[in-house]
Amino acid sequence: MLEVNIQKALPDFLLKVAFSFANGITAILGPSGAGKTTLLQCIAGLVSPDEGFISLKGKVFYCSGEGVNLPARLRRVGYVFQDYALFPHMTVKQNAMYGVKGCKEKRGYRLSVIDVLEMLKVTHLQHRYPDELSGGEKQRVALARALMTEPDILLLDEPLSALDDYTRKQLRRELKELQGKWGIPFVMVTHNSEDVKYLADQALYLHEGKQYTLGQLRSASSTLVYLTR
Ligand SMILES: Nc1ncnc2c1ncn2[C@@H]1O[C@H](COP(=O)(O)OP(=O)(O)OP(=O)(O)O)[C@@H](O)[C@H]1O
Repeated sequence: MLEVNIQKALPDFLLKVAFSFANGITAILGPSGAGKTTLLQCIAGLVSPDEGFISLKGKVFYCSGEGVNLPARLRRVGYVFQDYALFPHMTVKQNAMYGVKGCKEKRGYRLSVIDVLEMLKVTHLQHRYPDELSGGEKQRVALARALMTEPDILLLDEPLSALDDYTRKQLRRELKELQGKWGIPFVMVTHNSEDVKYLADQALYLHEGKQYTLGQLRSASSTLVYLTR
């Protein structure tokens, strides 16, 4: 269970959200500049809220009342950035291994990089560099890097936005399967109503920092299309 109840002043408005999500895939929707990325960054520990509370499965990430602000590296949060943020001078395998280096023994990681690359169908690309990959392949490598750290939650910032329609549909299916296999919550920012209809178990709509809950999405597709346009 992810619990978030935070406030953060942004230049033009106050981001103020309070929700709790069980397992499954949660979509965060809303127009450009609504505060979606900032919300993900607060969960990941890359940005601090001004006040409030964030916890995952009872582990407190942030609590202004008690002065807790767990550093990002201790939160076990996987983050797939909007532009994938792969390291250009590292191969696919080195990119995938990046988050694991140095702390594998200490934190008892069990995953083999080859298994993860295999699962994401990029083993044959392991010696290539990011500029030798297609958009869909980069996305898979970014996912592999996030999963290699064995996160307790995966945050995805518009993971499918740079992809053509065919690849988008394929990766959408794979993300759904991956979430089922992995069994950790995924929180995904998207602008695409098809992504939401197909992938999301629940959704949160943000507009100028305020939240609107859409409830069960599959029965509300017309509202959803309206909201995401
Ligand atoms: N580092 C920053 N410094 C100052 N203002 C920022 C910073 N990052 C974001 N903002 C502002 O905070 C607001 C929310 O930004 P955020 O990136 O969270 O929106 P978003 O909903 O993810 O947008 P998009 O869909 O375009 O990615 C925007 O008005 C943005 O200009």
